[in-house]
Amino acid sequence: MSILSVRQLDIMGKQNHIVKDLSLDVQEGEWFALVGQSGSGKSMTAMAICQLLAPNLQAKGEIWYGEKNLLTLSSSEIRKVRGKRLAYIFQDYQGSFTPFLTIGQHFDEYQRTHLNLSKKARRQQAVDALISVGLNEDIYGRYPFQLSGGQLQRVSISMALLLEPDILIADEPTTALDSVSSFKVLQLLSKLQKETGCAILFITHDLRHVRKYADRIAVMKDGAIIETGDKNQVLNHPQHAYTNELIQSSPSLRRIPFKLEGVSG
Ligand SMILES: Nc1ncnc2c1ncn2[C@@H]1O[C@H](COP(=O)(O)OP(=O)(O)OP(=O)(O)O)[C@@H](O)[C@H]1O
Repeated sequence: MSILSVRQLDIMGKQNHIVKDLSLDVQEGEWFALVGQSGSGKSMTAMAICQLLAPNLQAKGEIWYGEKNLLTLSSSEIRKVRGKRLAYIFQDYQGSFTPFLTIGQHFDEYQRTHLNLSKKARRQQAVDALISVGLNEDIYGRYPFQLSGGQLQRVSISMALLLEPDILIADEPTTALDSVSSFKVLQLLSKLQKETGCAILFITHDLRHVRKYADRIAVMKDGAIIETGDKNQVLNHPQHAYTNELIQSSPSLRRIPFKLEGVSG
């Protein structure tokens, strides 16, 4: 069953038509990859779904989440959906953290917005979430600048999954990480997805990740989806010359350190 349906989405700036007549469906519990070169409109699609587009951009079309067309919700209604049922993590995880607040304070702010829990219960829930992504309890009291990129991105994931969303939008979550940290973050996402059953809309230009984790793929070029289907179908039998080009230009799969285990560190 479809959990998110985007129908005929157009995103326009004053001078440019960024996303053109885009339709896609994310099924319950699946890992759906949106791939394409830099500038093809992947992030703007994610931003439109989360209703976080810059004010100079306008989105038209329909974005159905259950019975709700997200594009028609008021900002207070969308805030209720965003974060709770529909969570997101972005490549710029540094920008998601306020430098003078501890990780615990970030959790607390988030929990107080969405949950009605005592202070003690909030702390326990946050610590459990940190432990679930392979981090230690002491991270709770630390400031963002005291953590590595991989640790911070894992904190983002633990916060995004805290409220057990139905869908997680992950926009190039490993772009700013080294290859070992990327590998661990993706392994973690895959593990948590299996545990929680949430769907993932995964945005990337790295086909190696797609080959390993995705169920289905949509390929974007110049703001439009040019090909979509089952991962193996698209990667092994691309119908579009551009998809073939993307596959040919992708680094070898052998470069992923498959043998690494665990998510700690
Ligand atoms: N606020 C804005 N106003 C006008 N155009 C914008 C704005 N933000 C982004 N764009 C343009 O939208 C296009 C698509 O950008 P987008 O970030 O979605 O690409 P992308 O496929 O996610 O690329 P990348 O993989 O590099 O993140 C780009 O040409 C970009 O310059």
